[in-house]
Amino acid sequence: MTEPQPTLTTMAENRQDHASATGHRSTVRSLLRLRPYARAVRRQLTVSVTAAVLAMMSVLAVPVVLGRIVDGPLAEHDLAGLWPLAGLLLLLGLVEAALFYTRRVVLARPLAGLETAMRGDLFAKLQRLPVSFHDRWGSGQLLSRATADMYTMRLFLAFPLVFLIVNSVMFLAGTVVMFTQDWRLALIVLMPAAPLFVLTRRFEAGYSGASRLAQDQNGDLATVVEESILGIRVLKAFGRHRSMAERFRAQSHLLRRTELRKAHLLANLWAVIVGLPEIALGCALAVGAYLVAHDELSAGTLVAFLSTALALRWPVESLGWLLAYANEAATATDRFFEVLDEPEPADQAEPASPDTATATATALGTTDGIRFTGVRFRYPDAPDDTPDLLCGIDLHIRSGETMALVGATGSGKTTLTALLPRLYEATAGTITLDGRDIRELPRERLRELVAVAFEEPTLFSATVRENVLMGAPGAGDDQLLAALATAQAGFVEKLPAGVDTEVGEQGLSLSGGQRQRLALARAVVGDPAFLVLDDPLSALDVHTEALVERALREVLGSTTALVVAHRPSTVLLADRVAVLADGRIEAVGTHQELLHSSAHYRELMSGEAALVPEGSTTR
Ligand SMILES: Nc1ncnc2c1ncn2[C@@H]1O[C@H](COP(=O)(O)OP(=O)(O)OP(=O)(O)O)[C@@H](O)[C@H]1O
Repeated sequence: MTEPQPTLTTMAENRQDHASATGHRSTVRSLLRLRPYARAVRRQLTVSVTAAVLAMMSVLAVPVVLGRIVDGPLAEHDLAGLWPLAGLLLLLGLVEAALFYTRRVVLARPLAGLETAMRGDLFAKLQRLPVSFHDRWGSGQLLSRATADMYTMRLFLAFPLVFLIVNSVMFLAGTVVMFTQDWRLALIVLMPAAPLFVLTRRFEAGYSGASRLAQDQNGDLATVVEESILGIRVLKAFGRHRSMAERFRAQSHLLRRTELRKAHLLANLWAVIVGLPEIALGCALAVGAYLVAHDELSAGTLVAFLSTALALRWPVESLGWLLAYANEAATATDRFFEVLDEPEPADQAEPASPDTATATATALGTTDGIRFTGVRFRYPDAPDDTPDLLCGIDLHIRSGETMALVGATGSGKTTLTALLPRLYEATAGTITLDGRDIRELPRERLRELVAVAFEEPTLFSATVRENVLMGAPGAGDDQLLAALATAQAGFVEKLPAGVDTEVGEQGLSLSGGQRQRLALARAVVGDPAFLVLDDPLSALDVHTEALVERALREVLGSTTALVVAHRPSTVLLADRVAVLADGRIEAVGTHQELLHSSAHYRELMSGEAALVPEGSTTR
């Protein structure tokens, strides 16, 4: 059977190209970045390493005692002299077991706490990063960083780190012991050290690339799984589950190929790491036997020497997986800090110019409404040869006024509304709320002032109450019920536990119109000073839409609102209408005025605009 050859070009491979172009990373330097976190468990790490070193000492003491037994009681047939030495061997075994237990138990709890702290930092960072960051990163990539990578880092601190230290100490101590026993045999046993050193350096270079690729591919695979679960209805409805399964298979095949490459590299290293010392040990045994036969070495010393050399097999053989694990952990650390190092947008920017500062200062406390002045915007990932999406928006929404925003599909209406709560930063120009530049307001305060209901209503796995009160955490039941009434969300009363009903993952158990009404209730519950509604009634039937409109009119009477509208019924909620075309506000006026003065507006309202290509205008 021929293996499928996936044609999928993954983000992981692209990133890998980038990684190799920027040079080989240092495992040690990457791991050292864990220092601030490891500092919290420094004491327990020290105890754990000390326990492991003492356990190792007791292991190395065994051959010495064995040598004594062979050269002493056994050679002299002195049974009485044997018992104390046998008792000492038993004691050494017990001490080793106790120290082994101490090493494990002392680290378990603090490391679990450390993992929780790291995951907490990552989550908090993800919350602070701007929407543009989340546009760029696949959710599976972030998910794998918060789960698999965290686990890898914790495990590294628990075992490989401890053993890298302990095994190095054990190797050095064992080498000293072997030299004291017989320097000639010690030199023979140590002969493979130089080739092993060169080989492990090479291995590290190859393995770190493969390990990075595998972890990134894991993230991409998580994205495919997540998308296919979230989009299961669409996939089933269009009978696309097979093609999704094919995508999953191709992605997991890529991961499998990378994992096999890692296993292959590790197997090669292992073969040499195990093989070379075995050959050296065989040589030492032959030379040792020759020396004993020629009375140049006692049999006891040879037994002690060989036992010491055998005790050192584990530290040497474990080198392969310790290096592999250190590499995985370094990759996980790189991936973790890639997110943590992402620059966060400054909370409060300086006023754009001294003039703005003065205007802001004098305008504080006024009721100027919302003002866009020369606002420009382009998405960071937009192709270079495309013009700005918004190229000089000038719009004034008076205090207490409701302004409808209309425009052809893709003209940038949603994007313009997203600038108000600073989900994206305008690339030029200023936006003011009651005369105050939004960049001067702390984001938290800005988002208290500006409430938003998106076209695609997102609900969280929580109760109706929790979902709605996200819009005003301190609000009480009266406000909750009033907001539900405004949004005509009477269906909530019929839910099994009323407002305390869990609405399931992303509110999937509710209909589109029901979700939209809860999202609307969330937007109005805090009685916000400024309201942004992105086509808030699109999923409602005509009857419910009329009821919501009537109730909304009351809410909109006391706030300054920008409402993205596609239908005349939504436009009629507004005092005035702004027409967005070619990245500018083409016309502003009442519905009636625009029907007379703007052919483009007439087309948009009559539905003819649907026939007009995106981005173009017909006047
Ligand atoms: N995150 C993004 N990154 C890059 N381009 C984007 C992003 N979001 C939207 N766009 C592009 O910006 C343009 C305007 O999108 P926007 O959603 O603002 O239009 P709209 O007027 O609200 O459309 P509609 O009426 O269909 O909702 C579209 O061409 C879209 O492809």
